Amino acid sequence: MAKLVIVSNRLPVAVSVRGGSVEIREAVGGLATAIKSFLAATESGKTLGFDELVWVGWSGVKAEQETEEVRAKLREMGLLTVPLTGEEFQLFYEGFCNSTLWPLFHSFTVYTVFEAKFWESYLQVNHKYAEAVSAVARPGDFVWVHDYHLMLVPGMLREQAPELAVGFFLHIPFPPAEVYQLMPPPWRTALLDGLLGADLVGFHIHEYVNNFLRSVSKFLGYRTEAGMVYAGRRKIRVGAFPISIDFDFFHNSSEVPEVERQIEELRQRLRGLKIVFSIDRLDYTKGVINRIHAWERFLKERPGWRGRATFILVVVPSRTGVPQYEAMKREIEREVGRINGELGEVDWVPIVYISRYIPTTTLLALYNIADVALITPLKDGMNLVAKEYVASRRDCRGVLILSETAGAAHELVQALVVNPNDESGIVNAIERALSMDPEEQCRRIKSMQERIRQHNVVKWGVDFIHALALAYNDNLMSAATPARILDGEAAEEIASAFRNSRKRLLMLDYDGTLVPHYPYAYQAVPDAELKQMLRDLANIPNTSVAVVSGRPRDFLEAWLGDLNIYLVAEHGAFIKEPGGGWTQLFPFDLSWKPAVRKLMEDFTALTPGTYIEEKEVSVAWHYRNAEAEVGEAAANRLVEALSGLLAGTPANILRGVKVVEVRAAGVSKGAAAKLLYEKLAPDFVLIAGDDYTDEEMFKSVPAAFSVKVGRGETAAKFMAPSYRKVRELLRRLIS
Ligand SMILES: O=P(O)(O)OC[C@H]1O[C@H](O[C@H]2O[C@H](CO)[C@@H](O)[C@H](O)[C@H]2O)[C@H](O)[C@@H](O)[C@@H]1O
Ligand SMILES: O=c1ccn([C@@H]2O[C@H](COP(=O)(O)OP(=O)(O)O)[C@@H](O)[C@H]2O)c(=O)[nH]1
Ligand SMILES: [Mg+2]
Repeated sequence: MAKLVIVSNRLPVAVSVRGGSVEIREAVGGLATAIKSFLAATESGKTLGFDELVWVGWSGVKAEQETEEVRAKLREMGLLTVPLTGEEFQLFYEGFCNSTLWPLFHSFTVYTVFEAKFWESYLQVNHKYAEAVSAVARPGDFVWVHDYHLMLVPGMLREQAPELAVGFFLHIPFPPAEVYQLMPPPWRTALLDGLLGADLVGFHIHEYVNNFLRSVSKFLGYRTEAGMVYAGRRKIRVGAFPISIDFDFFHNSSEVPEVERQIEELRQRLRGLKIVFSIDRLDYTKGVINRIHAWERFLKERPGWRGRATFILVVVPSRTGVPQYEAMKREIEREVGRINGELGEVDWVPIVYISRYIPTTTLLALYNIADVALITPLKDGMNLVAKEYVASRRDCRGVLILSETAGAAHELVQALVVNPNDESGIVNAIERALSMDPEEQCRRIKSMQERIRQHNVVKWGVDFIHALALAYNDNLMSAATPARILDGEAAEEIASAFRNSRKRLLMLDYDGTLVPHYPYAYQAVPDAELKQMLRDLANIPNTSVAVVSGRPRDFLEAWLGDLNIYLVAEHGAFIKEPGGGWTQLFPFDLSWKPAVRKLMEDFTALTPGTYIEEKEVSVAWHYRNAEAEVGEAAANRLVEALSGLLAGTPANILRGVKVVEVRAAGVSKGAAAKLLYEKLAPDFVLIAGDDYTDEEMFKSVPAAFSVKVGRGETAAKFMAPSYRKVRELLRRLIS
């Protein structure tokens, strides 16, 4: 049985120590709320097969105040604390977390502070967390690390305890690569490497997934495709898991007696006033000032609503030690005061401002009576308040106004979606919301409720854990079945199978496999020894030899055309039978070629030592002769530019060893290998190759003896250090 270890900066409780007495209450913020609901619904992970749960995190008080009494109380609740000293609180929490990562990841670049001592502390605290986890986790346990505070933890765990299943979920946006780029290079690569220590990395929405994948390929140069990062021998899955809420809890809230009582009381006290409502942690990302100004403009432009509607603005204090938060609090107070002073009446205030934590029952009552929820963050990872408001409306009333820049807007599409900077757009939305007829309100609320009911917080957690199990098993398997070194013993095994078979097929890649890589492709011509060897192999009875290459057919024809072997050109686009002529295996659409060539020409002009090789169904850009780092960086940029250029066209981008190639869609060495295999029906198959495209061959004939030349992740059964070992093996087959 396995344990589930949740790791987050903040535990689901907020501890406060006042004059010796310890108070423990629920923590505010989406992360704690969501994980708590998930754990409650799965009986602390039991229904998912975990027999124990540990939650590792910070108690919210400084280490100096975290007495044994506090720790013991929390331990009873299954909470393991990681103490933060006063200095760490400043440099790690207020510093790197909330003055560097938080603003940058929300694209508030001008608020972002880059301080070496913040970074040092971040490293140190992440170590503390990793140590705390290592102390409780055993091989096979599942560790789920949360949020931007702990991005280095997965990497550290991978080093300390490689046999753990590690998942990471980011609760805030991942910014576009151009924004992420503002981070000093050593930090930005360390953070990405840290995340890639996980088996699975999750985000709220696809936009953040794509941003992340772009950064990974841009700054680390790893191959990324279809929600997967290939980092050496490991594969990291990356996906969207939109966080959610305990739908039933909110949907049933109006029937809880205490909530019912408060609803009644509020209704009486508000005497038929229309209520516009919002609640947020105090945070510049939440767009509170914009919202206040939009409300002011609404009241000024639509004076008929004065005295008939009021705005209940709840702002819960948060991160008060960070300067921007302090400044923002003062600004809100000033603006609310000014507007109430300017527009208020003896019996009506434009804005009811509450600046403190409000108990859950009061929050639920407010959700239930608010005619409009006005949720206008400038940027928000998800925003659970929006989902909670919608779910609460059992009466099928209420209108949600929601920023398009909140993650929640990707799901709550029946909200009145606004841009938080478009003041007049918000004014119109408020007017429309306040006047919306009950049928339309109900129609919109209903479909949003359906979405949240199905995609509730339990689904979020269960989907994540299931995806983590898959990702973990994948990596376990590739670690358990690593390719064997092609040593003497392995070579003899292959040779003996060769001798004992009746019909044999050898499919051999050319460059890097039969000959070394040369600075220029045209230099890699076959030597006399190689030609003799291929001839000898083809002369063995019942033995077919195929050279399966990315080379164009005229090259293969010129240098190998006289041999009695199969030739496959351009990664499987053309095939030639021994002694026969060439046939094309697919029809090709090559309309993308001129644009690709033009783009590659630009890159060639900018990157000394690179050159273009144009073939019939593909164009290749070689950077083998460029300075290593410059070449890789240029290749990353080229791949990025090509991805944009080729979206939706019938062409694929291939990132090979020191080459970026674009070829017509559908062409693959794998398809060609399969064709030969099925046509000849051999009982012995040997496949050798050195590049990504050769992996397609290895996979397409699982029964084959497959040999990968060089290092790196592979589906092949054997690994050889260089083309020389392949030749050695072939000589052994001949003798
Ligand atoms: O721990 P604090 O510094 O007091 O801040 C509270 C939490 O704020 C952030 O919440 C995010 O998570 C929500 C749920 O996934 C999401 O809806 C919201 O958009 C995010 O801002 C932060 O990510 C948490 O780590 C904090 O605990
Ligand atoms: O006084 C309050 C204010 C907020 N919340 C909860 O805090 C969470 C806020 O999450 P959200 O994702 O909207 O924003 P975050 O603060 O995480 O950025 C929601 O579940 C709210 O119900 C609460 O319980 N009491
Ligand atoms: Mg090759």
